[in-house]
Amino acid sequence: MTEPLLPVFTVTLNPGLDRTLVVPRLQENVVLRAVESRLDWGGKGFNVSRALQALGVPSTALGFVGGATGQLLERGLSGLGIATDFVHIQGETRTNTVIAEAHSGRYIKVNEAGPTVTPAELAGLRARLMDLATPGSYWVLAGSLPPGVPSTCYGELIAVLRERGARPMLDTSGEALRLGCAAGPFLVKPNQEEAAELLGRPLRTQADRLDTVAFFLEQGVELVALSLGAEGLVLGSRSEVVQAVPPAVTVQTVVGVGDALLAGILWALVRGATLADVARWGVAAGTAAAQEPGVGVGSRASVEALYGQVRVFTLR
Ligand SMILES: Nc1ncnc2c1ncn2[C@@H]1O[C@H](COP(=O)(O)OP(=O)(O)O)[C@@H](O)[C@H]1O
Ligand SMILES: O=P(O)(O)OC[C@H]1O[C@](O)(COP(=O)(O)O)[C@@H](O)[C@@H]1O
Repeated sequence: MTEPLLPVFTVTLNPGLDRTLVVPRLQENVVLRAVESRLDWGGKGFNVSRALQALGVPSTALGFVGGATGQLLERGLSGLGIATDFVHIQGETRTNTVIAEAHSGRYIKVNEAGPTVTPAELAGLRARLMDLATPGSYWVLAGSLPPGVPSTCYGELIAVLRERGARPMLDTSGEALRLGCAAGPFLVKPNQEEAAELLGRPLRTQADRLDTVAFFLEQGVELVALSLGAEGLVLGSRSEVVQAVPPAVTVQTVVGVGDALLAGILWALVRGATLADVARWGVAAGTAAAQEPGVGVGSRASVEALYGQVRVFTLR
């Protein structure tokens, strides 16, 4: 498989150090002793960059980093061979914590709000985007917005990227997702809860999932990736909607698997795969990550091994 011809950028406005502590049993009101602990260089866009790197696809990670935690993230990503082009901010980058129970898949996750970003720092990031966006380049805009960044931000960045002929891919939630979608990103990746919140109703049936795809397509989105956890992915364009379903696997943690899914989708897209194959590679990458501890990403070998076990069928 070849390197992508078009550059890939990931933008993480609210990155964080992901600390995972594994305990024998989750309990309240007692001191829990960790039997394992690990750090991952996290935030959704950075996770996509790490998963792409594992697949052999270079990307440049953009975002805000600050303080000692920001330095750790920057060094950590560089150590993995990932190019970075950060805006350095006054505030301290956050740390998000997962306390995971060994062998059960149960966990507690607490995400900090993140540092406040000033208008000047935000303008610095927008300027980087304007410099780097080239026609056809892929841009992953992912995660929550830190304090100080308005919910209109993704929509504005998507408009800037679209004007330059780039392909923005959006993975966020709530108001930021609603306003971002209205700007017509190339791709959007909600999970079921995020989509249900936006549509204002639960997604129970396949018809609900097809309605969800239609809802996003109507806003000018070209590809809708509705992720369904263990049920895989519904991937839809104007001409076709498919579902890809993973095999049953032993799951370690599901934190970050949506980001690995997005990396798999991107990997297949840059290589010109069909919609069904894009869905298949995406699910293979997401499921490979689910088998890893912490916010880990699957190796290329594990993604390729799973690819053959993903079932794909046409919904429309
Ligand atoms: N229990 C699971 N078993 C196998 N694969 C899973 C499981 N949960 C998630 N995945 C994989 O990760 C992908 C993304 O999962 P999902 O939970 O929908 O994303 P998000 O992390 O964005 O909420 C799925 O499409 C699938 O490939
Ligand atoms: O499970 P997902 O949605 O793929 O993302 C996991 C990543 O998102 C985070 O939970 C942060 O999420 P937010 O940006 O939405 O606060 C990180 O801790 C983790 O790296």
